[in-house]
Amino acid sequence: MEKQIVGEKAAQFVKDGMVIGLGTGSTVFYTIQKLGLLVKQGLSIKGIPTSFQTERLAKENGIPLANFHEIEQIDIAIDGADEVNPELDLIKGGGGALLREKIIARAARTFIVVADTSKMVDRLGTFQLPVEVIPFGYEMTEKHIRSLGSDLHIRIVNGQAFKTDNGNYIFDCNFPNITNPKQLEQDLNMIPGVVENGLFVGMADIVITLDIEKNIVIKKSKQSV
Ligand SMILES: O=C[C@H](O)[C@H](O)[C@H](O)COP(=O)(O)O
Repeated sequence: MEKQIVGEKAAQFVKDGMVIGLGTGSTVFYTIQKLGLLVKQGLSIKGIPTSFQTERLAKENGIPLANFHEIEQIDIAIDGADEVNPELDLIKGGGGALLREKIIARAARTFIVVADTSKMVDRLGTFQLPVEVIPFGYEMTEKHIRSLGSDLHIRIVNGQAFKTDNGNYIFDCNFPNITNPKQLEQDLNMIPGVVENGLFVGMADIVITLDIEKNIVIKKSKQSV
């Protein structure tokens, strides 16, 4: 299974004594399981989770966790993605964890992305872009996002507006064919009420994926080589 192969591969980058940002989702699930096994075998690490879901998973797998004030730096953050383009820019947030994920990815010295082949795209935008907004005045925020050219809807789960771990809403925004991800990332974040969006531009250092023959491929970004 592709997610398991790329997820487990990322664990090889983790060394004794490191602080690891633990991403959210069904791919990094396998990284966390693998790290749990390595911890049982004696690996000493501390994890910083990007969501309550990941916090629970890390605890179940015996990975010691740390708070921000207890650490000096995050050595590596490992996370999944919903789309990855050839420049290794990403859309993330399918699980609604994008804000904490971006804080931790930005804080990490190295950001590693684990992505099965279905995530690799020529251009970002087929996957609807998640945008986290505060509940206050979200109807106004919606209008401003629409004015950037997007059709959008508030994310509904189990018949109710989905709330992130930060108590915010998610708008899933239709921006097909994103030609300038950096510009769009900045334009969205300029709108009052937008907390963060799921474009991660120029952040990934390494993407672990597979080629068409299902061999593991490690792509490195320009800034990391
Ligand atoms: O909010 C969720 C995260 O950004 C995930 O990393 C992303 O949605 C990919 O998740 P998965 O590995 O389950 O496809």
